[in-house]
Amino acid sequence: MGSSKAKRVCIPGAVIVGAGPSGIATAACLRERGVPFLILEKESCVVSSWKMKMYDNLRLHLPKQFCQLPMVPFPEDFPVYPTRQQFVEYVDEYVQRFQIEPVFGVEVRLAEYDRSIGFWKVMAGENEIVCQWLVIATGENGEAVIPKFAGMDEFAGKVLHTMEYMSFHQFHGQRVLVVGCGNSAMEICLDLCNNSSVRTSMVVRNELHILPKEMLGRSVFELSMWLLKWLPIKIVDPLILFFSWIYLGDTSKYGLRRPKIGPLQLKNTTGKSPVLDVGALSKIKLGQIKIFPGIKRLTSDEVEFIDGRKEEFESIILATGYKTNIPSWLKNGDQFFNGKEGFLRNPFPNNWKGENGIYAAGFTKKGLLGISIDAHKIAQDIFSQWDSKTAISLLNYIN
Ligand SMILES: NC(=O)C1=CN([C@@H]2O[C@H](COP(=O)(O)OP(=O)(O)OC[C@H]3O[C@@H](n4cnc5c(N)ncnc54)[C@H](OP(=O)(O)O)[C@@H]3O)[C@@H](O)[C@H]2O)C=CC1
Ligand SMILES: O=C(O)C(=O)Cc1c[nH]c2ccccc12
Repeated sequence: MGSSKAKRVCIPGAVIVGAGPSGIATAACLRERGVPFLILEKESCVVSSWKMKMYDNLRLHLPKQFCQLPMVPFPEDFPVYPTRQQFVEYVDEYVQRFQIEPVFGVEVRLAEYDRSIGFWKVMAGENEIVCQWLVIATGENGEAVIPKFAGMDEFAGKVLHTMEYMSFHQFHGQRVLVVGCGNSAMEICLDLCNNSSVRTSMVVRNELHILPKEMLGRSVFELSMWLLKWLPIKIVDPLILFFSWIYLGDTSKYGLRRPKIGPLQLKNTTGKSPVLDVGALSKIKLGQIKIFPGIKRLTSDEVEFIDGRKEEFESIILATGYKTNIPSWLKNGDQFFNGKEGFLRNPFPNNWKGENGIYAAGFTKKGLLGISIDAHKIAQDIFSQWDSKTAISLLNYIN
């Protein structure tokens, strides 16, 4: 009995931080190999972002075969691009099947490797959890990126982040400004256009790559991955851009200029996702989504843009992206930031395995597909070191 309130719990296996798709996928792969694990999840359910922070009309924008969790394909009767609700149903069945039962409502405050004992220590709630393997599965999108604009406090309308946007019903009769032009911004603008009483505008402050969701009858993701098997990225990028031009035309006419660097190279070097057009571009072409440049300041009812234009809005939706929360709980976790706000850089040489038994699950440039790849590799690597007898005897020793 120590004087501190902290209760020490030893896990003779892996501790997984986060019960999102990556945490669950890794857990399933460990379950298959008989390795014990404990999942810690700060929210009250699995895939909480999918259940609570995504809008009603969301669908996967990559085909289902690239988004499935390990060992269990999506049901045959699901469409090629499953809905958010279908994805959630699939995950709920998945966790039942593998008997994955995370500990909910427990936030990890600190995780650090204790060299003197050769174990990881994870501080969560009142507990100190000791384990040999630590799996980071908190995702790329743990926290909202909220920019600051001059006059933001004065603005009398509603300001919300995309994680609070559920459907166009909330915005009946309003003039709405969506800030940003990533996939969230484009899809929410399109959703707002489904409500004819909403007047929708979008802030595009920089260049972006917008690609058709499908080319030559294939998803652009699938086509890109296939081409990359045979050709270098220097050739694939121009090919993808050529087809984009055929399908979408010159988008710079509408204020959507392209970066000098190609879409796949940009994804690899900065993590920035290309925008896959699901219909917003035609609304932009029709003038139903009005494009504005960067924001200079807000007043009580207006937004002033850097080109001097001023417009009134009732609501502002910040579609300004997400960032990882790893630096807030992992000791030396700020090496996961590359300086640019929001972007996660994986410091591990092979992207999934670090030193002393730490792993990063789902740090992928391949959408949800990478989640499955990482989960198998991580579980196999842990399994290859796992020896139930030594694990338990070591833990008994430090107890
Ligand atoms: N259907 C699907 O499968 C969907 C998938 N996604 C995925 O989820 C992830 C997150 O996407 P998303 O939420 O769009 O976030 P992103 O980080 O991709 O996009 C953020 C956008 O906000 C802009 N931005 C940031 N700060 C400001 C600012 N101060 N002023 C103006 N603009 C700003 C960025 O522009 P800048 O370049 O200037 O920084 C960028 O256009 C992505 O991987 C995306 O592909 C998202 C939605 C739907
Ligand atoms: O889902 C995302 O956020 C993506 O960025 C998916 C994605 C990764 N690499 C790509 C290449 C072409 C089209 C989409 C993607």
